[in-house]
Amino acid sequence: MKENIILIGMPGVGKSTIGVVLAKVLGYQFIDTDLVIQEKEGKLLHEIIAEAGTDGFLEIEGRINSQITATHAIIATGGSVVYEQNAMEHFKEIGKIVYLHVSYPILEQRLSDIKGRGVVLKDGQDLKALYEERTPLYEKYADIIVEEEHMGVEDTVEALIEQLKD
Ligand SMILES: Nc1ncnc2c1ncn2[C@@H]1O[C@H](COP(=O)(O)OP(=O)(O)OP(=O)(O)O)[C@@H](O)[C@H]1O
Ligand SMILES: O=C(O)C1=C[C@@H](O)[C@@H](O)[C@H](O)C1
Ligand SMILES: [Mg+2]
Repeated sequence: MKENIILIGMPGVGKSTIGVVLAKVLGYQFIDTDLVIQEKEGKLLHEIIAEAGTDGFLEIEGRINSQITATHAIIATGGSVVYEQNAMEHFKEIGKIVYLHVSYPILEQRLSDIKGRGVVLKDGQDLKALYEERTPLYEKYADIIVEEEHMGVEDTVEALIEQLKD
């Protein structure tokens, strides 16, 4: 049953911001899997990453995302969930996967405005390398790609809803 909409994309692309607005417009429930992880683990994301390491965090993220059950929900995921094949296969089964895309220069600007969140970077990896590594994974799992270049939140939500009708 494809009753849910799952938002994927780089950190700062707007999965949480767009997700909550979309949920209001469509009358759906809203789930932010980052918050589910924090609640289940009883720790902040950056504390989990610091304690468990990036591999440990990915294992926890993959397990918790694979167990999300919902109907008629907008599910905003964490940017690193695409490394977890089990979680992505689960999402494919329960919903339509929407990849929110912005170009690297815009993303870099966005992330400089929203500091203080954990990002899963390997040793020596910078944001550009992370962007290049993840882009093919987001494209691989996406049912729909929404291009939000130079758009505000409301216009992005409108474009997403239009693409859902196709
Ligand atoms: N078109 C747009 N769509 C979504 N967010 C936008 C847009 N333009 C600017 N923003 C801003 O970009 C930021 C997106 O942050 P948000 O927390 O929603 O990202 P996220 O994808 O959930 O990141 P994370 O993976 O870290 O949870 C917000 O500050 C939002 O106001
Ligand atoms: O893109 C990432 O690497 C992450 C994004 C956040 O949403 C969290 O899921 C976590 O901090 C990792
Ligand atoms: Mg988010």
